[in-house]
Order: sequence, then structure tokens, then C-alpha cells
Amino acid sequence: MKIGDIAVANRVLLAPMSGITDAPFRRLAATLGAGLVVSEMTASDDLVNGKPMSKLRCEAAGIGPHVVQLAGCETHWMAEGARIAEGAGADIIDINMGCPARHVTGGQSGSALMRDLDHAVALIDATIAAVKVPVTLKMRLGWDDRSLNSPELARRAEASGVQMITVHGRTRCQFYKGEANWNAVRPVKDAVTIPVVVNGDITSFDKAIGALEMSGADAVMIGRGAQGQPWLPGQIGRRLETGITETAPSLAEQLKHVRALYDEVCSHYGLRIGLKHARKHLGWALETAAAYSCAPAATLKTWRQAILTSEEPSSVHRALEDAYDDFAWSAAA
Ligand SMILES: Cc1cc2nc3c(=O)[nH]c(=O)nc-3n(C[C@H](O)[C@H](O)[C@H](O)COP(=O)(O)O)c2cc1C
Repeated sequence: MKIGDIAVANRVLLAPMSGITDAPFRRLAATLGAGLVVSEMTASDDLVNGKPMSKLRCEAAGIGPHVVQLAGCETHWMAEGARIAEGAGADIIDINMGCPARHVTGGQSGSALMRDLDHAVALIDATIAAVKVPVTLKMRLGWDDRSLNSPELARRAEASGVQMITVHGRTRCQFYKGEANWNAVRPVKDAVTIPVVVNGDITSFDKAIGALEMSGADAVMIGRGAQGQPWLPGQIGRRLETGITETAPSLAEQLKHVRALYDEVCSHYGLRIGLKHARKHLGWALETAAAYSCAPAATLKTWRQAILTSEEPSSVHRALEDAYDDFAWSAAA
């Protein structure tokens, strides 16, 4: 699959997730084989106004291609934000028309743009005109069940020059409730000739196959399934290419990944913010390791408590080693 002239390594992409797919997490998922990784969303006006956190959100992960996702509702912010992101090394700009959060839709950004396609297309046109790199678009099925207009938005976006479309198979009004409807992505695939990516509730190889078959999409995008399992997009991507099934990484490998991610997150944000930020990754990693080793719930609870309340990196590392030793005993029992 290609986005403009840019080849995507395989058919499993890591979804943009605010507060999660920062440069350290994207770097890890890409190193473990994700076909493409997308930055968390950055508000275009914040980027233009030089908010430090926005710059950090757009930072390249040192792995290519570098995809920066922008959100916004004003053409001049989107154009200027895209220019800044391109200047900072973005290889692809993705536009967010899928975020359901009230603080985003209230400002007429994210999925609110699906209620006003003329304005959505004006934002797309302004972004594309501002940069030389390919522009892609992420959306939902529509605002609600009565307005499933993703095929129309996709058609108009392609006519404007968008080079790939990702569809989360839920409406905005569903937020994250119910199940993603992969069948409902097929009309989008039928409406355009550019690559279409299906997203929502894909957490295994079988689900990836189901989503591809039902939607006819060219690729899948995985979000929450990669939390605590940064290897998942890579494993599914390789299996789609080769047909070879891989087992989950051993506890020793899982430990290596979570320790490296912890250190990178702490240095990316600085220790004070990084320590807090890394906790969600530690929690998910412990849950994954406990499930892998069939450890009792009480064991997981004890280690979560010890590790997530620790403020000192060296004691977190020591506790992680002890926790994974403990999980290994459970696995052997
Ligand atoms: C914590 C969180 C943050 C998210 N942030 C973004 C974002 O910044 N941009 C975006 O387009 N989608 C965002 N999403 C939506 C995901 O990209 C994805 O569309 C959604 O989670 C469905 O996929 P999944 O079931 O594989 O998680 C976010 C989702 C979650 C759970």
C-alpha cells in the first residue's frame, strides 16, 4: 500500500491516541513492526501559537514515515499548522475528523466537521494547498445513525487530493459504545480509489481478517489493542504478509520493552511529567504480563500498587524485575 509515493511497510497501522502515541510509543511500535504509526492529535492553533506540548506531540520518533495528525476548525490554522509540521519533518499530515470528545466537537473540530461537509472540505483544501507532503484523513461513519455520510466525505476528500482515508466504524454519537461496524466501511471503500483503512475493535489477527473482509479495506488500524502490547500491530502485519503465526513475546522480552519504554517516556517529557505519564504504560504492561502468565489477580494487584505508586526510577526498574520474576513463577506453575 502507498500513500502518495510513500510505501507503507505492511497493512497494520498504529492508531493516533492522545496521550499515548507519543514519540516513544510510536518508536517502539514501529521497531516492533507496525506498518505505519500516527502521532497523537495536535490542535493546529496550539501548534501555530508555539505551545511547547504541541511541539512535543509532533516530534518525530526517529523512524519513518513521520505522520503528524492535526485537528482544527479554521482554515488558516490548519494551513499554518500543516506548514509547521512539514517544516519539522512530517512526511504525511493526517487530519482528524473523528474525535468525539465534547471539548473538541464543541469547538467544531474533530467529528463535528462531519456535520458540515463544505467546511470540512475547505479545511482539507487549505491543508493540502499549504504543504507538499501527502495529506490523509481520519473520520467516523458519520455524526449519528441518521447521517452516515462518510462515503460522501471520502469522495469529496479524494477529489480535493487526500491520499488515504481511515474510518473508525462507529458514529460520533456512539463514542466508544457498542461494536465497531466494519461492514459500514465498505461504502467508503466503494466510493474512492485511494487506500482505505478500517479501524475499531481490532485486537487480534482474526479480527483483522474479519475487518478486512467485511469492509473491503486495504489495511487495518489498531488503537487500544496495542496498549500494553506494542508488538501487536507488527505481529498481525507480518502474519498478513507471510501467513506465519507468532507467539506472544516471552516475559523476558515484555520486560525489556516496558523498561525501555519507561526510560524513554521519562526522558521525553522530563522526569517529573514523564513518571506520571509512564504509569499508564506500566499498568497496561503489567496486565498483559499477568494475563500471559495466568497470574492470580492478587499478584497483579500487589505489583500494580508497588510499581504505580513509586516515584523513583531505580525502584520502578527493580520492582518490574521482581514482578516479572513472580509472573514467570505463575507461568511455570
Ligand atoms: C485514549 C484515546 C485517545 C485517542 N486519541 C485520538 C487522536 O488523538 N486522534 C484520533 O484520530 N483518534 C484518537 N482516538 C481514536 C483511535 O484512533 C481509534 O479510532 C479508536 O480508539 C478505535 O480504534 P480501537 O478500537 O482500535 O482503539 C483515541 C482513542 C483513545 C482510546
